[in-house]
Amino acid sequence: MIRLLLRVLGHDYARPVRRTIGLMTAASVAEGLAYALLIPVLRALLDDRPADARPWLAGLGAAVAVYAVLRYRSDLAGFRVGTTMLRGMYRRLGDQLARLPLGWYGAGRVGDVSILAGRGVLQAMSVIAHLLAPFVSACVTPLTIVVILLVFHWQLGVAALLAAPVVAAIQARVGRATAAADAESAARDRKAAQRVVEYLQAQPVLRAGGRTAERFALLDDALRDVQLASRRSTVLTLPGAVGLALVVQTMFTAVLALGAALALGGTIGAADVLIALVLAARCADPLLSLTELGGRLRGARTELTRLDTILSTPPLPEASDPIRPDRHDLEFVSVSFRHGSRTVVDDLSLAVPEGQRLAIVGPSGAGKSTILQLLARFYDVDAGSVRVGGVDVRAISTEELMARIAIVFQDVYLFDGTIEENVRLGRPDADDAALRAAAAAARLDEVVDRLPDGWATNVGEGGALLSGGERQRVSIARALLKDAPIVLLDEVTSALDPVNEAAVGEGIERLMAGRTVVIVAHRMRTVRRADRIVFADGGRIVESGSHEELLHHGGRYADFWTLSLTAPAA
Ligand SMILES: Nc1ncnc2c1ncn2[C@@H]1O[C@H](COP(=O)(O)OP(=O)(O)OP(=O)(O)O)[C@@H](O)[C@H]1O
Repeated sequence: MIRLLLRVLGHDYARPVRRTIGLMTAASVAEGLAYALLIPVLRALLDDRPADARPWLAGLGAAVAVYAVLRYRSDLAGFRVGTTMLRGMYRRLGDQLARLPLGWYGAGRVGDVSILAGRGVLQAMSVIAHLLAPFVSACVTPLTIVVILLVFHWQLGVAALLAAPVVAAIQARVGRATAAADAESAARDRKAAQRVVEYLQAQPVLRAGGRTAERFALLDDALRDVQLASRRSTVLTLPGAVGLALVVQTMFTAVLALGAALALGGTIGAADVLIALVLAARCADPLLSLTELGGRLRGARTELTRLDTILSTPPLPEASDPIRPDRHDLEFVSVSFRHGSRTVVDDLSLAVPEGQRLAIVGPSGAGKSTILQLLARFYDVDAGSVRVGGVDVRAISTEELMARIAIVFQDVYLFDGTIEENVRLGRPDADDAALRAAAAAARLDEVVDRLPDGWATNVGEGGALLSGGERQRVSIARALLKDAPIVLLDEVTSALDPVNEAAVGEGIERLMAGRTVVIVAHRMRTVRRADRIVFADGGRIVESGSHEELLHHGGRYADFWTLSLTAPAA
């Protein structure tokens, strides 16, 4: 567990963690010692030798004082290390999320990671802040008491010690028996949390479609699953809890019976039996708490394992000796790419000369967006090569590649900040004149003028306070400000109102001017203006040429064109 914790946190934390565990162990030993010193104290008092009790009482007082100091320091250290780790953990997770290939952020991932980053990290970090001290105390304090009991009365000590392997075996068995149920319970928990997020986010769609009850039923099912899984997990821990209670009671009875027998045989006095019972009772409480602590530690372990999986996911390899391309023509050379076992791009070759526009059209699922993603190296190809300026994208540093490419996606994501902050993301050091020029070219200036706080208007989470067309304009302005030589565009499919439609179209035209462009095109006007058009299907290019050539050819593109003439957006 500690090894897993350190792997997740990074070995910078090894020293403070070990020191904290050392302090916790020392505090527990001191606690055990304090209890064990009751033996000579009580023995002297019950044997009517109060003077003999004095040095032991002083020792007891010292042990209690040492225990109090160590407990305070270990609790403080646990809390401090826990909170420092929490910050460190968020930083590590943040760094790793920034290095993971963009393709990693697939369906379900965002919800999953946000739940992990919230509840999961806290639960994992609670190990050191809250769980470890009681766990160490529950193990070490009884062991110390038993060891001292061994010194004073080896027979009673052996009787108590016999419980130790049985307690350890029960703990291990409960852990094994509940591992699958715990994992299932955690998975159901995550599923339910995702359903809650989905249910909340999808309210407008659900209400418009009159599907609120139906979707709530799904959420309800997920919550019932959580309940069932958690009940199953609890039921599976019951034999362990009962077994542990039995072992502890048996130990107690064995110590009592053995003590009585020894006292009757005259080996020890009645006072010693009483003392042994007091100590055995003191061992019982922490041992019994092991069941609950074990369950919580296992829960934290599940979250740590999930964190470890993310942290050990390799980012796309960076070239050790990166090359800077000095041109911006684009090329796919016999590229194949799979999502799992499914081939999405199949032995595809194409070239876009510098400064030209390539439009990709084709049916849904043809692999059009994937072609854009491979150009921006969201994923690495399985075969072949994607080249920018004749250089394989794998040989270009990610930073350099990203600096050369501006991407405008269909789904624009805006950060919860001002319009200005959102546009400046394109080039944070841009001066005001460049910002205004980009805004004017994207016709965002009209939007800014209309808004009450102008550039300082907050766009809300995900840009929710702006319309779809306005968000598009922000995203185009952002790309214009970036002023990258390559532009990758996934044209918006949803219909915009005529004003936004014209503004977005104009903005896109300006963005494309003089740059090397690959556009997944849906508006026939955009397609027509491309230097070359490829018609993709099944991850392959089935037709390629200019608009006129392809119409003349009378194939798939010609059909597509004819069909689009009836669509209003064409
Ligand atoms: N992360 C993913 N995991 C698995 N399959 C995926 C993933 N992303 C895309 N696919 C699949 O790859 C295929 C190509 O997807 P892509 O988005 O490139 O198609 P497209 O031509 O852009 O479609 P559309 O026009 O509908 O956006 C689709 O069948 C899609 O289901």
